[in-house]
Amino acid sequence: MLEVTGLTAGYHGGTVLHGLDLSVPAGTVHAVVGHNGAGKTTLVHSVAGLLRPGAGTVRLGGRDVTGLPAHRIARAGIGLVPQGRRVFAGLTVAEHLRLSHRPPPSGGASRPSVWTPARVLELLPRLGERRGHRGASLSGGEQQMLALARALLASPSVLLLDEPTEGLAPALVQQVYDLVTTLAGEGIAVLLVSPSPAQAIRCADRLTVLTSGRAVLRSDGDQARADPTALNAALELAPAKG
Ligand SMILES: Nc1ncnc2c1ncn2[C@@H]1O[C@H](COP(=O)(O)OP(=O)(O)OP(=O)(O)O)[C@@H](O)[C@H]1O
Repeated sequence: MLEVTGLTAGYHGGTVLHGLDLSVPAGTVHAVVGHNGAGKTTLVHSVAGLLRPGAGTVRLGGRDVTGLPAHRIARAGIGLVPQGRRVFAGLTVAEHLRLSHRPPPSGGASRPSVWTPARVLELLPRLGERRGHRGASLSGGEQQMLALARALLASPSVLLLDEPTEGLAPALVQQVYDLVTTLAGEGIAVLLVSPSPAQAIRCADRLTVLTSGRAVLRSDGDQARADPTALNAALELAPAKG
């Protein structure tokens, strides 16, 4: 569903991503793991159209969307849950949901599942309880749910999650990974970036370790769960606990 080939990107003439290849079939989770500064957000922004790649291609369901502006990439079916959530401090949960609801364009490629505010609230009931609360008064976990809800309301085929568990309590971290698994089960292709291999292996079907903008290890999720040694060695970490 999402296919990234030879992706090269950077800032002010410098290169951060060096010819990255990865693919995310529909209904699967591909986790990209790397230390701070490895280029994870650069990857996500390049796919989402927030950063123009210097070379390479991004294909969505076979369609080349490389270099399209972000709003066209979003309409094509790539949803972004940005690092830091970026919810609007002064808008209520209900207002976020209303403003984010974008039924898929008619005549476009079909979407794995179509989301309405009511359906999003079934998946994320806490948001219903906080419906009248403004973004600024939500907890970190609630803001993360709202950021996810916002992306889902465009009924994406591909979901880009940039460090979705950053700063969350352990119980919420598990909830987020359970949600990711549920969404992949709906047929969405999920590209998740995280600095934590121990977290990423919880839900990943495929993993890529990114070091200085290069894929230094690719692994099957089951293989990494059975024996994370290679994954951790690639990241120069101690074996993951738990
Ligand atoms: N807007 C920018 N202008 C210039 N350099 C940038 C910009 N954004 C990121 N960089 C640089 O690109 C490199 C990769 O950054 P990126 O944010 O992609 O890493 P990351 O893996 O997402 O890190 P983190 O886990 O800290 O979010 C870093 O050296 C960073 O300083």
